[in-house]
Amino acid sequence: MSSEIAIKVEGLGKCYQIYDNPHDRLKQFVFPSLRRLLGKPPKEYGREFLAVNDVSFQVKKGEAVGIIGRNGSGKSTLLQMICGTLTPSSGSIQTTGRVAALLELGSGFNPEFTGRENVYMNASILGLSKAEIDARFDEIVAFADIGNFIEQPVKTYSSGMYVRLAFAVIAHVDADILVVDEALSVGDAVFTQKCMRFIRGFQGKGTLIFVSHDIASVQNICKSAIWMKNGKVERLGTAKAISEAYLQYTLQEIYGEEATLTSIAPVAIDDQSMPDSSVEPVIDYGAVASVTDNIQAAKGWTTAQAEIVSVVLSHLSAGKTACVFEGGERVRMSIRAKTHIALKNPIVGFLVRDRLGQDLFGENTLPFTEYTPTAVGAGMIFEGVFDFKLPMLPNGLYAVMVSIADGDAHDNVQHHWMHDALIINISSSKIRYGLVGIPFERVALEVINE
Ligand SMILES: Nc1ncnc2c1ncn2[C@@H]1O[C@H](COP(=O)(O)OP(=O)(O)OP(=O)(O)O)[C@@H](O)[C@H]1O
Repeated sequence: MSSEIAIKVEGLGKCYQIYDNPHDRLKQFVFPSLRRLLGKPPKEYGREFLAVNDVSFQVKKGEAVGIIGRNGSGKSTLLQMICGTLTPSSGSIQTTGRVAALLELGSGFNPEFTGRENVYMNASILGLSKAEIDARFDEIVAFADIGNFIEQPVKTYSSGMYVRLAFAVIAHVDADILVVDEALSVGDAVFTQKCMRFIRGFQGKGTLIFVSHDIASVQNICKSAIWMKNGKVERLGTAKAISEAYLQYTLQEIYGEEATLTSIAPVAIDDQSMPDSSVEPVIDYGAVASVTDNIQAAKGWTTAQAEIVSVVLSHLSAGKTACVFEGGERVRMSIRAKTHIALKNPIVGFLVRDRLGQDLFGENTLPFTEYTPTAVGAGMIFEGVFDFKLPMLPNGLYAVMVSIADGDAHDNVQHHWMHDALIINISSSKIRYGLVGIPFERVALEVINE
């Protein structure tokens, strides 16, 4: 394996024997020996089920890869094989360095042992000597922040406390590869922030496999992603592209019976075409935002029952150049759509996303029309209008996602969804902190006499 590669998975499979009822399981346990004694040929009472089926991929050192997929798609099984806690039925896995994993609740710790005993047991399984664990124990306990519970058996822990301790251990074992499953979601906000800070720090040094149902987190943390479906790799690519494809798939699953979603137009912008905003020099105070209409090339999907026909960002103050903005000024987003069927309660919305696909800001008309729906007949044009102050954004490329739907907050059908109807290109921005800048009215350093 090349020295650049941290994980290499080839033709990996995990096959389980499953039974239609408990009796068959019992028969499978008892009868084979009986049949052997009686000289009869063996008989199978269950059937084989491939939880992971012929999976191959490579992860480069230092890369962060997200794994997404629906319940039962094989994500945890795959992770357990990568971590070595489950033996593959076929294929191979090669990893370089120390692999530490935060897998689903219940794995890893012995429930009868105290937190302290589990820390020692776990860290030594991960390769730390007793002296190394002694030296790090206080830091681990401080990170977990579970107080005196460290001396209690972990079976008395809440799920949040369990994960705090498990994460504290893997954060202190100098892992080269970190595998983090959905488990983080049970931690409270303070702890999740702590873990995310650790993960971001780790990213520069080690390789990360991150499994989550939260697409935004995957896009936020990972550069690339793997979409698992029915035990197989459905797609792999950039986190942004995979998240969008997965989102379309899940929406199709939700609306499947009501609408056939059709993909529209090829990819318009990709990560390669998006400059890394963090390396752009900050030249002066004022940002220049140029907006490009990307409707013809936008990707997304449609039921073909209603379609977006135009998306325009315009100035509300006179005398400004049509498609150049600075941030902070009053603007209007107008999204016009045409129906091919009657819509009872059309909803128009937009969302501005950065190059990593992170949602920055947006709005939809539902909160304003929910109690006074405006029905639109077939063949008519309607428009969503949003007046607001344009936030100030750091340098980089942004995509404006627009959508039209029909229904209410609980029951609605998405009719047309465009990931990148407008592309906003920001240059020479002074904004350096955070995802979205705000127009500060005053910044000063003052000496206060006591
Ligand atoms: N020990 C087992 N015996 C039989 N089938 C199993 C076993 N463990 C897992 N499976 C099956 O393998 C499939 C994949 O399970 P896995 O837990 O890997 O999915 P997952 O993608 O992690 O799901 P989730 O998002 O719900 O955690 C499921 O259909 C599950 O029922």
